[in-house]
Amino acid sequence: MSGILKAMNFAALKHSFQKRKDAAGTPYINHPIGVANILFFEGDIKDLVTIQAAILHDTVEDTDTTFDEITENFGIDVTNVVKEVTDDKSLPSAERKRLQIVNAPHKSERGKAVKMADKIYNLRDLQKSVPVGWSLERAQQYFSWAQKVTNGCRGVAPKLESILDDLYKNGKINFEGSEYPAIPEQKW
Ligand SMILES: Nc1nc2c(ncn2[C@@H]2O[C@H](COP(=O)(O)OP(=O)(O)O)[C@@H](OP(=O)(O)OP(=O)(O)O)[C@H]2O)c(=O)[nH]1
Ligand SMILES: [Mn+2]
Repeated sequence: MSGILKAMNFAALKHSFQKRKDAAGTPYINHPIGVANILFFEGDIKDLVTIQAAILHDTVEDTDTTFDEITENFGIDVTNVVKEVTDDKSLPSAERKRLQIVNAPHKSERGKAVKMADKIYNLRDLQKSVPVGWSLERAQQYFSWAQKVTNGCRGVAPKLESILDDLYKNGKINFEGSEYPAIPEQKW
């Protein structure tokens, strides 16, 4: 329990001044805590290293946190999982997205589980409201891309897989007051 509280406190301090991209400006820390919650309660994944890595998963990518700092505080196992789910922000966005698809199948079990829970959280967010400035098409493209990434994460967390499969099949995006399929049906 102390390891989880320590990770939550660390992530809360690091994400202090960040907000989500929704119109309400939800505190960013809701996301990493929610990802850990999905793993534990919906994925039945109770491994401490995985839960800590989930709580910390966006600290290096989105704040001034370094991998050394994560190692000093949480050890090398947690650091290795955080590394696996950290995009290189010096690369252009399209390249980062391509690499997520290519690299997903080569991640560890822990890395795959965190990736799946991260996508579940973001896809559910997209269903509720599209981030400020996003078109419907951009939101639908995020769903299609997420499907390609999580298809490479199969085999480690069956409960998370079925949640994702349901989101891809039945997900709906609420856009300007109307509902649209998250992944438009192919007509050919
Ligand atoms: N759906 C949604 N996403 C939001 C919101 N606020 C912040 N985000 C973050 O935005 C990222 C998705 O937006 P993109 O435009 O595709 O990503 P980018 O900023 O990294 O290029 C996710 O990052 P990530 O967690 O690092 O995941 P990913 O980019 O690896 O999927 C997600 O957590 C919000 O209100 N709704
Ligand atoms: Mn995330």
